[in-house]
Amino acid sequence: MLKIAVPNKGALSQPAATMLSEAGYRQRTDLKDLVLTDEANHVEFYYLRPRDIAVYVGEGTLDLGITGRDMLLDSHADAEEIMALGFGASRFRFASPAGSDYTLADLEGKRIATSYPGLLEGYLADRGVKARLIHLDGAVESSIRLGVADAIADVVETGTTLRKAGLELFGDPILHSEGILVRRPRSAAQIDPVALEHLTRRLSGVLVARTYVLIDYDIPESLLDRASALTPGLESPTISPLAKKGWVAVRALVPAKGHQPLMDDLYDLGARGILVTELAACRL
Ligand SMILES: Nc1ncnc2c1ncn2[C@@H]1O[C@H](COP(=O)(O)OP(=O)(O)OP(=O)(O)O)[C@@H](O)[C@H]1O
Ligand SMILES: O=P(O)(O)OC[C@H]1O[C@H](OP(=O)(O)OP(=O)(O)O)[C@H](O)[C@@H]1O
Ligand SMILES: [Mg+2]
Repeated sequence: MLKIAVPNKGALSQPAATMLSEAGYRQRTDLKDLVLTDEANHVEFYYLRPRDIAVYVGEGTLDLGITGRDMLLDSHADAEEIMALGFGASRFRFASPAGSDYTLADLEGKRIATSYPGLLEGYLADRGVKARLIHLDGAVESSIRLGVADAIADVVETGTTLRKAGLELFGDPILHSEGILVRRPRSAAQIDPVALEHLTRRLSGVLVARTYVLIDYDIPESLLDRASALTPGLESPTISPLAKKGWVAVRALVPAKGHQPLMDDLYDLGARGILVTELAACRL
């Protein structure tokens, strides 16, 4: 059995469970369940705090886990990122009171509040900035107003929380984070390679199915080269003959994002009967 850690709460919990369900794995229906065995797929899921997942996997107790890249780096655990999962995207950024116009160099000797001291420490050390880190559990945006910090380093998604706290971003993003799949160190006991490959292929299939759509259209054969250039597919488009003389049918995968303008371009070129279909699953 593969032992896989899944976030039990927080921003990554629901998207991780949804992705695993779409990949054909059983997921818990009761949020109080701590373990779920998926007999058919030979997998055991352990529902743990996202922050602890890299620790369990890094210690080699569990084979694999889903966590945030920021949490993996903050933990300094010996777990290894093997796949980005395309959900829970955020940036880890500095912020200070609006109008304060801070730069990275201004942080010298200042107090910086964060829930990710392990991540921040390394970043500041690499840039030769000495500051005092104030370790808080959450709601870090309130720390400046409450007088315990001069600046913060925190997770930003939409920026709404920052704005509400009267803060503004400064400096370059410290990290671009998202949900990731981590594995235990290669020095620990081996992970069943076949089981691991099945899991990663299934997850990649979900990612592709979410990112691409299938496009079908009919086009005069004389325009095929120009149409194929618009829809090159992943390998190459499938071309089938049509009963109508001089016409062919084309099928290709195209990025889901921007498929409407692509349909306009194909129509303008002379394509007709343009159909777009969502993918339920795929294995490339
Ligand atoms: N608003 C958000 N949008 C996207 N990802 C987020 C957001 N907030 C947190 N994350 C990501 O989710 C992961 C876990 O953060 P989360 O907030 O769920 O845990 P936590 O702060 O330890 O727990 P809690 O907020 O429940 O106390 C991190 O990788 C983080 O980058
Ligand atoms: O940019 P935004 O879209 O506003 O999202 C970012 C906020 O979301 C997270 O908070 P969470 O709800 O996890 O609370 P926490 O600070 O207590 O962890 C994060 O810590 C930020 O505060
Ligand atoms: Mg949080």
